[in-house]
This record gives sequence, structure tokens and C-alpha cells, in this order.
Amino acid sequence: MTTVNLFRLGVLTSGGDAPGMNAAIRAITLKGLSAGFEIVGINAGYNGIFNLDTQILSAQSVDNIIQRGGTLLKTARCSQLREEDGPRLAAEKLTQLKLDALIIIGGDGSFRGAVKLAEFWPKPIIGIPGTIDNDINGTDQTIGFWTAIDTALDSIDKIRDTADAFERIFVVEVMGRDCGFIAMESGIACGAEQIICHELIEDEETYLAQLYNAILHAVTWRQTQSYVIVIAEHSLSICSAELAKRIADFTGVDTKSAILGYIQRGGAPVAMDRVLATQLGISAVKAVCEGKTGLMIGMKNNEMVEIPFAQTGLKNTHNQDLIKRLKHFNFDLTD
Ligand SMILES: Nc1ncnc2c1ncn2[C@@H]1O[C@H](COP(=O)(O)OP(=O)(O)OP(=O)(O)O)[C@@H](O)[C@H]1O
Ligand SMILES: O=P(O)(O)OC[C@H]1O[C@](O)(CO)[C@@H](O)[C@@H]1O
Repeated sequence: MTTVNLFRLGVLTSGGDAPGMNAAIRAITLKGLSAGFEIVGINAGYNGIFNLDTQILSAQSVDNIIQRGGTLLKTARCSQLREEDGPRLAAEKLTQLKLDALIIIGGDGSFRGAVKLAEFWPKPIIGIPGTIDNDINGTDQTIGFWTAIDTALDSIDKIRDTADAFERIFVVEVMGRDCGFIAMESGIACGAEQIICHELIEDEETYLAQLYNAILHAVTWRQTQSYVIVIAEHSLSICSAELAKRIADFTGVDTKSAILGYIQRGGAPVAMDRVLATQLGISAVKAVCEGKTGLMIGMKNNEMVEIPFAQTGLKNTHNQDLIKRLKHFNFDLTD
């Protein structure tokens, strides 16, 4: 009896989980199965390669997951791949797993890992942008971004209620790693009086002095009954609680801080993330079928685009877009 060697397509999720990763896994699995592939899910990001920890994905395994947050395959940050011999060892393990191609769902860090891996593993590697941060060059959105915005927005709206009732100032910290997109979009959507992200700050001391004065002006003239400041994590050298304390000292108004934290990564993906993940997943499998490699599939102006991994790192142009949008929406209450 002859055995037919099926084309084995590996898929993994890596870096921070993002709502919609499951939708991408589902799309890759269904499209891959229809292309006649065997779909090998690699568990817990790159760690699953080192540990040979895999599961075969069938249509049944991805049934009813499109609406679920988290990731069926689990995710992780994998220090071993960053070690000097890590990529070579990982390539050996991929060969042991008899994989013919690999699709990576993750952020720009995961794609940097993919570039290292490709130095030792000659088969197709395709990426899909999956991170709540939207900090990837070459795609307008990343999977999970819009869900994170909605989750943050839901919480900030609630904070607004209590801020209004007490006529307080609130500093609300959102995620984003080193990128202000979550702060920007959730801040615009909740009508924040201020949105702070490092992209806007040239000199922190000057920036803060202007901020304190703008707040004092607004509260003195009662331009608003509550004052909500949405700040991206890592924007300033001081933490959000310290910023709130300094604002209170300067203005004399009771000021509280709240860090939204990991709730921003959870929950059912919104429609936009499900659709984006499905489209990207299908296109990633198509790219594999065409023998392409070293690329992230992204979405730019509603068109699928292929961006070499080396160009997916956050670029200044990305920051410029953000600054332009923020300048448009950030009302200066001292005007
Ligand atoms: N320079 C690198 N060399 C080798 N591997 C890397 C490198 N950078 C990142 N990786 C691998 O990719 C994994 C994920 O990267 P990282 O933690 O930066 O998250 P990410 O993919 O950017 O996602 P998120 O934006 O959601 O945090 C790392 O844990 C590591 O295994
Ligand atoms: O889960 P960890 O490793 O603490 O990472 C937190 C980081 O991951 C993200 O949620 C996604 O990259 C960032 O916004 C945040 O800074």
C-alpha cells in the first residue's frame, strides 16, 4: 500500500493574544483543508515548536470558535527563539514536525522571530497581523484592535459617569505597548478632554506644564463637569497615579487614576475583527499555495497587501498618521 504525503501546513499564534485570532485560525484551517492540506496547530506560540507540542486541526476543532476571544492554540512569548542558537534549533524541530509551510498570527515581534527562523528553515512562512496594539507597519488595522477599542470604550464610558457625578478628573490608562493607537481611537470615541501618547510629546516637562494649565483653565471656567484624560501606557516617565496626583496638586480638583489593563485583550471579537481575520486567513493560505514566503498579509485601503516581514516594524509614517489624526480631534480647551 502506498501512503500519500499530505502537505502539512503549520499555524501558530504568538505574542499577546488578540480577539479575532480564533477567527483567523478557523479561516486558515477551513481554507487549508479545502486545498487538501493537513493543518497542524502549534501550541503556545514558538514554544510549541521547541516542545513539539502540536494538535491536528479539523473542521470540527474550529467549529464555533469564530466568536471566541483568546486563542484555541494558546499563545506565549518565547525566550528560546531569541537565544543565539534558538532559530537553528527551531528549524530543526520544524523539520522533525515534517511541516511544509508555516503561518504565524502575531505582532511585529513575532515577525522578527519569523525572519530569524527563515535563515535556517527554507520553507514558506507567512504572517498575519494579530495584536490589539495596531503597531504594525503596512496594514491599516491588526486583528483585535477594534475589539480592544470597544472594550476600553465601554469602561471609559462608565468611568465618565462617576467622574461626572463627582465632578472629578480621571486619568485612564490604556494599553498599546509603545504605540498610541488604542488611546487615540478610544479617546476620540469617548470624547476625552485629553489624549496623551508619547508620539505627541517632544519635551515632557513642557508638555506637562501645558497640560496642567489647560486642565486648570477648563475646570476654572467649568467648560466641562468631568475631565477625562486617556493616556497610552508608557507615554510618560511618571505612572498614571503620579500624574493624577500632580494634576490634583496643581488644580485643586479631586483626580483619580484607573488602569484598564488586560480586560482590553479579552472578550468576543467585534464584527470588524472577525471579518478582517477571516479575510487575512484565507489570503495567507492562498499565499502559501502560490509558494510565497517572508511576507505579512495586511489590509491597506480595503485591499489585501503583501508586506515583507522586514518592513512590518513600526515606522515613523505610522506615527505621523496618528499625530495627524490626533491633532484633528484633540480639542484645546484653552482656545
Ligand atoms: N528579535 C527576535 N529574534 C527572535 N525571536 C523574536 C525576536 N523578537 C520577537 N521574537 C519572538 O516573537 C515572540 C513574540 O514577540 P513579542 O513578544 O514582541 O510580541 P508581538 O508578536 O509583537 O505581539 P504583541 O504586539 O501582541 O505583543 C517573542 O516572544 C519571541 O519568541
Ligand atoms: O501580556 P504581557 O506579556 O504582559 O504583555 C503586555 C503587552 O501586550 C499587549 O497587550 C499587546 O502587545 C500590549 O498592549 C501590552 O503592553
